[in-house]
Amino acid sequence: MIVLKLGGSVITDKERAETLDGDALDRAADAVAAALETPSESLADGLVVVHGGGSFGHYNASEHGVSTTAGTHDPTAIHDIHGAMKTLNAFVLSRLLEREVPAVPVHPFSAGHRDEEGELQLPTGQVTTLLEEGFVPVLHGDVIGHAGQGATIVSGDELVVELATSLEADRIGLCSTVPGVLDDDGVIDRIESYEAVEDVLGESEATDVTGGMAAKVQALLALEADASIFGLDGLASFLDGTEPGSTIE
Ligand SMILES: Nc1ncnc2c1ncn2[C@@H]1O[C@H](COP(=O)(O)OP(=O)(O)OP(=O)(O)O)[C@@H](O)[C@H]1O
Ligand SMILES: C=C(C)CCOP(=O)(O)O
Repeated sequence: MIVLKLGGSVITDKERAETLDGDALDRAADAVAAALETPSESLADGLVVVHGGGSFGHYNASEHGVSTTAGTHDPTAIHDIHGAMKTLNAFVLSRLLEREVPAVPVHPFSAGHRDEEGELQLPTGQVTTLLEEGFVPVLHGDVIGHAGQGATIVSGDELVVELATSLEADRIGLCSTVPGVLDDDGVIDRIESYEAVEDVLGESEATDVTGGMAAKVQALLALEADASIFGLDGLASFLDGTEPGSTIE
């Protein structure tokens, strides 16, 4: 089973609020559809897609001062952020459906919460049932109820980590706007510790309330299974079973 994140930075134009990068989303949807037509061994038990926000969630979250730790009790803020993410989710679903990928939505706002410690609690019975029934569940970064804080942001990356752990994913892929984790010499092939790459890791260049590349690498290092970070050019080969870009061990 594969958990794949389509980065918000890939499928949207992060410089402009609520603007889709339709060509990039088409390319990603083409790669997913082709891979499902002739599935590699690791796709035999299905595919879960998670997408990020890009210009669809981060602007609203930033405007309302909401992050993964700073919450809100303002229902308007929640509607704005969740609404923007559902709009992007509808675009992703429709591009997949156009290619006969049996994509169905799972909205984290209605499915999970954060506890008093800020830990994400995400039941996955609906995801496993949908997988077993042959669907491709599509989740997304979202706003989520948070005990003692109102509601905070949950990033697509956090959802990937949570799903990969509870569903015991064989492979994890993060398709981003960069071809991998970069240092001065180019793409870093393998990453085994945060300290080894800390100096080159930064935040996202665009409006991003969830921490950019540094948070991504830190979260993936905590996983049992290896995870790959790659660009759109690497998506088809990742789904075919290779490890393009950077592998986080
Ligand atoms: N060492 C690095 N190597 C590669 N990218 C880096 C590095 N340091 C910082 N970055 C930034 O991290 C960004 C990728 O993180 P970002 O969170 O924007 O990606 P995403 O997951 O694709 O998007 P989103 O969070 O909207 O879903 C790159 O576009 C780049 O600006
Ligand atoms: C609602 C928001 C800001 C979504 C965050 O998800 P991410 O783009 O994966 O960090």
